[in-house]
Amino acid sequence: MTSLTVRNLTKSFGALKVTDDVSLAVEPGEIHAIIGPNGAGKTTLISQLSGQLGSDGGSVSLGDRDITRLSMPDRVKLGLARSFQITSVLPGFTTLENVALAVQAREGSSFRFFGTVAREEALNRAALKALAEAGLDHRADVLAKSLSHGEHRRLELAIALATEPSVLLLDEPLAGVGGEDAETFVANLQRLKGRFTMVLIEHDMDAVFQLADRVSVLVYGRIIATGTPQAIRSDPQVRAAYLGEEEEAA
Ligand SMILES: Nc1ncnc2c1ncn2[C@@H]1O[C@H](COP(=O)(O)OP(=O)(O)OP(=O)(O)O)[C@@H](O)[C@H]1O
Repeated sequence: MTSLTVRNLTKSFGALKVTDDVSLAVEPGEIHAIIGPNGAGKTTLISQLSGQLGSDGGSVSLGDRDITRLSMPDRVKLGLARSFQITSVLPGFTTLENVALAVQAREGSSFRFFGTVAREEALNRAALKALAEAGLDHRADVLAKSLSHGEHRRLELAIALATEPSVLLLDEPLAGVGGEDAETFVANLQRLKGRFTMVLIEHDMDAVFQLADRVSVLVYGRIIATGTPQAIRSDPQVRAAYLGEEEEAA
C-alpha cells in the first residue's frame, strides 16, 4: 500500500495561479476526496499528480520516491493510474478486448514464453478479473460502443484496475452517471476500498461522504481544510466557501 505526498505544489496559467502552494498527505489505503467549486483547480491538480501536466514548483512523491519529474507513462509503471482520462476506449472492440489490451500493456513481454492460445487465455483471465472488480464481467463480450454511459465508466475503471495500481486517481467518475448506475459504481468503489490508495475528485457529495476517509477542500487553488467527512461537513469556513452554497442549490 502506497502513500502519495504532495508538497508545496504550484501551477500558473499566465497570470492565473491555479495550484497555489498545495500540500497533501494521502495515507496508504485511504480514499482521499478533493472537493471544491467549479474552477477551483481540481482537474489541474490531478493532472499534475498523474504527470499529464508539469508543475512550476513543489514536489509529488509516490511512497518514498520523488516522481515530480517523471512522465505519465513512467508514473503508471510505478503504479500510479488515472481513471478516466488516461484511457481511450476502442469502441469497435469488446469490453473484454479493451481490458485485455491494458493487461498486455502492463505485462509487456512477460507472457512471451507462452504459446499463442495460452497467452490469450492468460490475458483474458486477468482482464475478466478486472471486469468483475468493476462489476462489468457480465458484459465482457459486448462491443464497447454498445455500453451505456454508466457501463462505459465502469469499463474505464476496469482498464485502470488492469494496470494493477497502487494509487488510483479518479477524476469525476460519476459525471453524467445517474440513479442505479451511480449506486452500483459507489458500491464497486466501496468494495475496492483498502486494496489501494485512491484520490477522488467528485461533485456528487453523497458519494464523497459515503466513500471518503478524508476530504480536502480546494478553493481558488488552495487547500482550505482537510479532515474526516463529518469534520468537513461541519467546518464553518468550508460551509461558507462551498458546501453551504451547494446545499442551497440542491
Ligand atoms: N490549459 C489551461 N490554460 C489556461 N487556463 C486554464 C487551463 N486549464 C485550466 N485553466 C483555468 O484554471 C482554472 C481551474 O480549472 P480546473 O479545470 O482545474 O478547475 P476544476 O476545479 O477542475 O473545475 P470543474 O469543477 O469545473 O471541473 C480555471 O479558471 C480554468 O479556466
